Parts: sequence; C-alpha cells; structure tokens
Amino acid sequence: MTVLTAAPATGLHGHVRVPGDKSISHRALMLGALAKGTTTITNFLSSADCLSTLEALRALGVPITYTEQQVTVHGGGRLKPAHVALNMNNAGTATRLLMGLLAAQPFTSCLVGDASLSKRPMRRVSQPLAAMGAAIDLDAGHLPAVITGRPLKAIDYTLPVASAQVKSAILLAGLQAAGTTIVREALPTRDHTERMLKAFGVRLTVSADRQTIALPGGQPLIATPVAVPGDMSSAAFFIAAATIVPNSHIRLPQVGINPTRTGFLQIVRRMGGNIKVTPLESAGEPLADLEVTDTKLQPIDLAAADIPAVIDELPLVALLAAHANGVSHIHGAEELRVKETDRIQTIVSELRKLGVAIEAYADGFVIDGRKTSPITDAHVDSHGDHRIAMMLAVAALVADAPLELHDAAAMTVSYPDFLTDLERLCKGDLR
Ligand SMILES: O=C(O)C1=C[C@@H](OP(=O)(O)O)[C@@H](O)[C@H](O)C1
Ligand SMILES: C=C(OP(=O)(O)O)C(=O)O
Repeated sequence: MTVLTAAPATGLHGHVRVPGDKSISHRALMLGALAKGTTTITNFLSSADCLSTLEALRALGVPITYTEQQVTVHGGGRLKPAHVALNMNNAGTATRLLMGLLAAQPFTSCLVGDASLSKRPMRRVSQPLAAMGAAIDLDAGHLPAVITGRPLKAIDYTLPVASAQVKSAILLAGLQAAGTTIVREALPTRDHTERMLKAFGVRLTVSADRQTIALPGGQPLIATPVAVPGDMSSAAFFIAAATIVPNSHIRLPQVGINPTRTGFLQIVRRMGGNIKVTPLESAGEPLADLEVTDTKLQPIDLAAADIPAVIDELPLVALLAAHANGVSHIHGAEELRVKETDRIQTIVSELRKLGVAIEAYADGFVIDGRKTSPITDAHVDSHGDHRIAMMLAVAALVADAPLELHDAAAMTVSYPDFLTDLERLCKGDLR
C-alpha cells in the first residue's frame, strides 16, 4: 500500500525530463535486431515492458549490450530458436509486434504473458498473419501463442480496429514477405513503425490522406542510431497535474510531439489548459519543450476520430473532466476495454471512490465535473494497470484526504521513477 498525499498549496514547480518513449523503444530493439550492422539506442526506456522485449530478443539469439545510458543491438545475424517460452509479462505492444516479426522466422516460438496480458485479444494479429501464410496457435484467441514461421506472401489488409499494434505487426511480417503489403486504416494511429522503417533505409509509401501504407517486402534494413524522445504518454501525467493543482508552473524538456501522439495536448487546450510548446531541432521523431501552468477547465466531448491520438491518456482526460465546470462525454473509446485492465471499468470504479460523478458507456464515459462530492473510499486500486496507478497518484494531489494506493508497483511497466519525479515537482527542487 502506498500513501499518496496532496500537493503543497504553492503548487508544482521545476522541470522533469520524462523517460524515453515506450512505443519507440520497443521498435528500436526489434528493427535493430533485423538490421545489418550495429544499432545504438539512446534514452531507451528502462521499464519492465521494454526490458521484456530486450530479454525476448536476447533469447532469440540477438546480442544486446545494455546500460541505462545506451543500448547496443548487434543485428545482422539470423534470429535463432529460443529454447524457452518468451515471457512478455505485461507488454501488449511487444507481444503483438513480435508475433509479426516471428511469423516469417523459420522456427517455432512460444509467447506467454502475465494474467492481464493473457486476457488480451490476439486474434486481431494472428488472423491477418495467418492470411499471409503464418502458422499461429492461440488458446481461444489468447496467449500462449505458438508461432511457426513460414515463407509469407504480402497482404492487402484493412484494419478492423484502429490499432498501431496490429498495423505494425503486419508491417513487420510484410517486410519479410514476397510482394507488396498494403495496410489501410480509417483513422490514423501512431506511425512510429513507418517512420523508423524509413530511418533504417526501407522504402515505403504513405498516401496523402495517411490512410494507406504500401511496403514492398524483402528489403534489407541498415542499422542507424536511434535517439528516443521523451514519452508524451508519460509527460501527460505531469501536464494533467500542473493543470489541476493551483499555483503550478512546470517545464518538460524534450518530449516527442509526433502528431499521432499529441491528442492529449490538443484536448487539454480545448478544455482551456495552458501549455506552451517550443519545438526543437531533431533528426528523427519531432521533439519539443513543454511548459504548463494551472488553469480552470471547461468540459469536452470526444468521438471516435479523437481517440487514437489520445488512447493511453484517456484515464487522465477523465480526471481533467472531473475538474471541469460542466459535463464531458467520451465516446468511441471501446478499445479501452482491452488494455491492461478494462480501463472504462477501472476509471469509473476508482474515480467514484473519490466522489466523481461518472457513469460508464459501452464505449466511454460521461462525467459531470460540477457534482464532485467528498471521498467515499480512500483505498484506491491500480488493478495492476500502470496508467491507472499514475492517474490515481495525480488525483491524490487534489484530493481532500490522503489516498492509499494498492499496487503502485504497476508503474514500473512504463515509468519506474514516476513517484520520485512527481514528488520532486511537489517540492519544487528542480527549479
Ligand atoms: O503501437 C504501440 O506502440 C501502441 C499502440 C496502442 O495500442 P493499440 O494499437 O492496440 O491501440 C497503445 O495503446 C499502446 O500503449 C502502444
Ligand atoms: C496499452 C498500453 O500498452 P501495451 O498495449 O503495450 O500493453 C499502455 O501502455 O497504456
């Protein structure tokens, strides 16, 4: 049990350099493994999810040197069969992308995960990969996954769900397939795979409306250094905190502002939030320094088209909506039901304990920020979900009593030092 206390009346101050982007760290390891030559990765995210990818690749025979300062992937060799099941622990992205990567490798692999990951849907990846020729056995649509790599043929596939994980799994398989793979998506999802493939020398085309990606198979990857930007999804917790805690003013240097990831910035601004974005020069993914001051918020309505660019920040949107002067409606977010937890359910159950007037929809929630009543239960629970844990730590900053958080350790999945960094902003000692 971790006790979380309110922020000081003087607010949050100072700066935090948030850790490297989780999505980009996973991809840098995987593309580095496939590339000819040595890939150096700086600002790699040393969190449980990314270390699961690193260990899985090592078990597949990829030599990787790891320090917190730099990760070096010695690619070029062929992947080798692992003699053990690959334990992906809690990492959905790693699992789905590796399924695509392993679908063409000429051996059998087995992927397993923790209780949460073992409940998440995997057919969304195995079905298109099977249509390309891969042999993947699941347990009623879930892990464990037994993948027997086969020569693959290209596919022309329209994503039935807006998912960068499914898109990326197909692209990683398509890279190793005969012919040109085409992936079509109705709503643009994060495009880190496409950008990084280009950086590794792969030719692919993205249509002007960004809805169609064409990737000719059989191209070699050439190793290239990857400088991982700060993770917008981690920065979002401090953006939310500095927005709702009175008298706050913080800076977040070197955060990734890939437009497929900045939905939260736009939403906070639409709610009246005060975020200054100063773009920086960068060779790879776009980067910026962010500066946030507290403000009074208005409610917001979100629909399906808004969701992919803010998917992992929706627990924070709920918290902000609970501090807005009206009713917010979030729709089109049914994908939240198949994350580390059913996030619609966990957001609703935990915020209700804090007195928030929130009701679930099948595909989202409605929150009346004017009706917040006193805490009914100070024992809140992450349910093992890192983003719910960190959202509750931010909620505690403005709660009317200390909260006791069950399973704060879930934060190690994406941000092991989160509570330390939050505490430093509360003390203002990085000014
Ligand atoms: O591709 C990625 O790196 C991710 C894509 C998203 O999942 P979906 O693509 O399944 O929505 C997101 O929720 C996850 O945290 C990371
Ligand atoms: C959904 C998430 O991750 P993953 O799907 O990789 O487990 C997340 O980080 O919020």
